[in-house]
Amino acid sequence: MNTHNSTTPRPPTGPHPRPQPIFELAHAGVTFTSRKGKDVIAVEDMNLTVNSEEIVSLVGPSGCGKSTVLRVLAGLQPLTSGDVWIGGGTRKPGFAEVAIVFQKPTLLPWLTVRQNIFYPVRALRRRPDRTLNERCDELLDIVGLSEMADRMPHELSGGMQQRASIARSLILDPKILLMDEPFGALDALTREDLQLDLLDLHARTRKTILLVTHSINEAVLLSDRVAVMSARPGRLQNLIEIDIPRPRGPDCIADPDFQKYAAHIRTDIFGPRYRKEAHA
Ligand SMILES: Nc1ncnc2c1ncn2[C@@H]1O[C@H](COP(=O)(O)OP(=O)(O)OP(=O)(O)O)[C@@H](O)[C@H]1O
Repeated sequence: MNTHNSTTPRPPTGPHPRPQPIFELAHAGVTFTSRKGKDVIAVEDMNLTVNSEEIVSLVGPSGCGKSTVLRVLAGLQPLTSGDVWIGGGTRKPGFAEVAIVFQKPTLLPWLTVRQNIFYPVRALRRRPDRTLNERCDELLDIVGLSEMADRMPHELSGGMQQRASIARSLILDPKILLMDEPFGALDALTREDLQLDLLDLHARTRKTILLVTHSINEAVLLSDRVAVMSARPGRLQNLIEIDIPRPRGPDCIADPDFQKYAAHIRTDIFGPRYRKEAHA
């Protein structure tokens, strides 16, 4: 039984209460027109509601529209049909509410780590006041880069650069963090390390995270729910609730439930071919 009420502070880890929707795609569609004038339907009739503080992963075959969905939520790509709601109201996507992290770190090479993290503040011509300075220090601590704050990007490993990018995405305190295959360019060990860091970051900040990934294990390890998209034109094929208690760690992968969820998602993506091969 849930014994927490509205006046009881929530523990930093543990099961999530059922929270409020923070964004929603309703019958969302994106059609691109190629240079030859041909229509490419990237996303069609996509429906997805994500709740505050959730981690939801988007998985599906290459080209099914995962990045397009992220770009719509970031305000970088308009819908050609349907609607998107952010922040529980009818506001359109905007930078104050969402931040995006890409596969490549994209740090500015002439700025230190701290200056890079502050870059969105400067770009918006906001004064770096005490709150922002404290947030910057806290973010450096969360991503484990306090000692590297005054280093230049070329002095950092790939994993450290991506950690700095994640800290930069949070400096303006967005409600939603969109991550497009954020660990895809890293070696396997660094990737595992950053997955655990993301779990820790989420436990400390409670940001809503929508993550595009090609790794089914990564999706199961990190997510509250995994949204499986169908092949192009992409639409929601299945939404799987990952009922594995938090805090989660590397040991989760050996859990029979973890394997069951991963097999379920794999079958959703690969269909009969996977089932045949799995039982061969
Ligand atoms: N600007 C564009 N103009 C034309 N077609 C586009 C454009 N952007 C994406 N597409 C097409 O839309 C479809 C969806 O692309 P998207 O990058 O969203 O897929 P994805 O699922 O993220 O792919 P991947 O897993 O390979 O990264 C693809 O067929 C792609 O070629």
